[in-house]
Amino acid sequence: MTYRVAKVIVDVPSRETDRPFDYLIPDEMQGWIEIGSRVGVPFGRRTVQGFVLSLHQESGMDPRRMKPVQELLDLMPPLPRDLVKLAEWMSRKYACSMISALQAMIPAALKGKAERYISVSGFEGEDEVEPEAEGSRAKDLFAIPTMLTGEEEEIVAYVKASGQVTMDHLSGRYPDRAGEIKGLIQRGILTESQMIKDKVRKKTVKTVVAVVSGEEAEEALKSFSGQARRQKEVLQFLLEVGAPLTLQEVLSTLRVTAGTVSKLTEKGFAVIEDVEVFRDPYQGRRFKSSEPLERTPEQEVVFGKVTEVLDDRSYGVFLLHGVTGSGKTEVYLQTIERCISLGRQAIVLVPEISLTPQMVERFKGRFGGKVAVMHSRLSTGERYDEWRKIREGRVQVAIGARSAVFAPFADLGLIVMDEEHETSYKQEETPKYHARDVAVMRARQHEAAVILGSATPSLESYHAARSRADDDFAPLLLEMKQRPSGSRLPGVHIVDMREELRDGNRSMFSRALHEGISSRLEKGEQTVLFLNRRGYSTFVMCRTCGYVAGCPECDISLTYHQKSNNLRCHYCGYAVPAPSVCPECGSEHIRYFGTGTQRVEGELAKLFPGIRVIRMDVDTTTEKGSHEKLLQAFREKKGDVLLGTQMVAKGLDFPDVTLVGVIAADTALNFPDFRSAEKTFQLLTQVAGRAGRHQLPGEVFIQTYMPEHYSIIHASGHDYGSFVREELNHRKTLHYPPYSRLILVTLSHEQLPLLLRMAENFAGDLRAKAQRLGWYGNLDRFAEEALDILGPVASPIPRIKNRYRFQCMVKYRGPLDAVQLVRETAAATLDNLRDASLQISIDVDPQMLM
Ligand SMILES: Nc1ncnc2c1ncn2[C@@H]1O[C@H](COP(=O)(O)OP(=O)(O)OP(=O)(O)O)[C@@H](O)[C@H]1O
Ligand SMILES: [Zn+2]
Ligand SMILES: [Zn+2]
Repeated sequence: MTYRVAKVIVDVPSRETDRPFDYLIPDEMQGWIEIGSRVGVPFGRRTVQGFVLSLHQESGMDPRRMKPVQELLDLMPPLPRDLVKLAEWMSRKYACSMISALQAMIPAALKGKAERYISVSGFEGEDEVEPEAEGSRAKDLFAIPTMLTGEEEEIVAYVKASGQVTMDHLSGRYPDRAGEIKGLIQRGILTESQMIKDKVRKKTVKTVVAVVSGEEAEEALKSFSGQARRQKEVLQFLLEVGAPLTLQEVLSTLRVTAGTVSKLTEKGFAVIEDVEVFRDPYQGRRFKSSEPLERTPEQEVVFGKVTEVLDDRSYGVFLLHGVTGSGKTEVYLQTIERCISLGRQAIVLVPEISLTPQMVERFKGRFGGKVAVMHSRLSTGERYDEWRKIREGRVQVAIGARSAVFAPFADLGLIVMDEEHETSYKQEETPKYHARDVAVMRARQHEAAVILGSATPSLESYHAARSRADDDFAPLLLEMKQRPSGSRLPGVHIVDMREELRDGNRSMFSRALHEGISSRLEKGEQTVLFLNRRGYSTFVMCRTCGYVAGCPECDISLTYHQKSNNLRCHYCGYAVPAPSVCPECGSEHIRYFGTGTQRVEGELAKLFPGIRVIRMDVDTTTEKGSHEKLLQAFREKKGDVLLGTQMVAKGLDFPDVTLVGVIAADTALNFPDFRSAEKTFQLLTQVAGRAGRHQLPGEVFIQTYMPEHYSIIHASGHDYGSFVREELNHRKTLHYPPYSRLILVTLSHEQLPLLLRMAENFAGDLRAKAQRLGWYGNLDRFAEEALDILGPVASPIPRIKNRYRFQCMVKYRGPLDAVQLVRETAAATLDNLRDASLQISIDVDPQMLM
């Protein structure tokens, strides 16, 4: 079947271009171009990158008005068909453009940009001169070089010799001849064209191979004179090894120069070749290999259920609710092993890969070279190579954060999502997708299995599993309540900090926690101290007048950075040197309220002289690999205390940790977010799970000013069930998820009055539409289909980068397509105003209500 027309999604981010455009497929691309191919196409006066959405025999458009595809950028389409389909689904579900969905699926290295190239007209390199070009204008001109000045001639000769050069290169070589170059282009002697260029290329290394064999070798070696002793050594070495060696290896092993090797190649005894290699971020690292453990009875049940679906090649989602340390990871490893043995591939999603080095170690240890790691801290090139290993079928397992859910495996069998309740699975930028929903969708496409694992499942997943009868796609709940090590869950004590204060203890450590740390120091056991990052910002405040340093562009306080001693805005990047006197009242009593962790560290040093503290927070973990190093140091017992924020809560498994302290448990509870209680419960449960995981029993102290709060009480009792029951009741009364769904619409503009009017128009419009459809106001009436609109109100951060922000919250229930309704209404609002600076952002199922 020959296709003449390709529908292409172009990489031009605007509302008007969010649709496929038709292009002709040139003959030479027949058979090569596929759905998912990346192409360069002319668009207006530019060349842009695009993706082929579909192929057709004809188009509704007049073929004479259609332009041809200019370039095919890869031999193998970067996007398999299922991902192209998935992008269409994402664009509907999350109200995002097709191009943003497609871009989210490929590595940054493939986000090519057009580059301008110059060539001599009619010549595209020596051997590509077409006979038809004979007698063309360019040829004629060329035949009469006198028409060119000497300088022009030099430029033309250079371009001709190079075949093709980039505009940047040419102007760099002839910096003061812009006029001549432009003139040559205008007169048609030089041609300017645009081509897409990738940010990163495949990496190659220079490799040396001997090209003489057996008997020849003897002769060859004899032929070297005394002076060529080094060359002889190299050849001997190459013959001995009998396999290609990298040039680098040869040079460093024999301590010869590159000149020696190239003499050898000149004589024809060896050749140097560029060989394509994969950049390996874990090169040289050894991972302790591990064998599958004998499954506990609980693990056996879970394993059985999942492998049944795998063996059937059918679709199935499992919610694995297992207490901390119950052996969930071992279940992931064993089900993945089965998946691989069936010839299929698996994806492992973790909340933030740089925070989970232990997880990577366990997967590399079990599956070795079969694993690709999609790490946010890899270079663009390294990430591209890991991705290529997946696309080319060289690995069977991909492990990574959120975006690894798009790993382009051909026959996906299993997706594991560890800590499925984590909010980092939701992307906060466009496309604002949730990896959990994407995982489920991919599993449906591939008839694959999904395991959502957590000690504290999200209420959404848990509720869905409980109401499975209503929904075939809902997850099946599987539980693991025991720890295989036989160790008990640690005893948790709630410490009322108000009481401490009443008794005259003004320290940030309660007497009980103080006592606990002392005794661990004596026994040589370890302590983990946890501080909730939220609520402990590092702002600068004047103690005399109360002035707080804020960003002039955004309504938010600036954050102090110790290393650079300046104040920065986390939203727009604005930075100023930290003041030494108050800019308002001139007082010297202006000081920064250091990160919580720094303050705790200071206090520890005061209370326990000589204590060794390993601090893990944003300041100590900026460098690549720093997490691993800090954790390794703690494992080797080079520290008595591991002190940190959220980072220490995840996945750590140290045998000598017997005490966990939470400095202030309630800092997150006062946040204006309906998930505050849930997040607090999850965090406390996670942190508490770090203690006493092995032989030694563990103990946990939770310090709080709200000891009666149900999230704290139930976390201390390791009682997920009771917490969920109570929390679900609240959610039901207030119509919050999982009993309704949310869409957060944020409008922004520089002018406040205009913005306010537009926000009101938008909300009014939406309300009217919902009313006509009979949905509006039914939330309280328990109708099956209901929709409500709250707002507009000023956003919690009312101004960012000098743009004011207003938001509306849409709550809805039932099978109605609220996303489409909101999207249409937003489009109408934008069309009516015709003011390009009004922005409307739509966040479906928002996690952050800022
Ligand atoms: N079947 C088993 N037999 C013996 N030991 C096991 C078994 N399964 C797991 N373990 C061990 O129990 C400990 C906890 O297991 P694992 O890390 O898999 O639990 P987890 O539920 O993923 O933990 P968390 O999510 O709390 O970090 C590990 O040290 C692991 O080696
Ligand atoms: Zn002041
Ligand atoms: Zn700012």
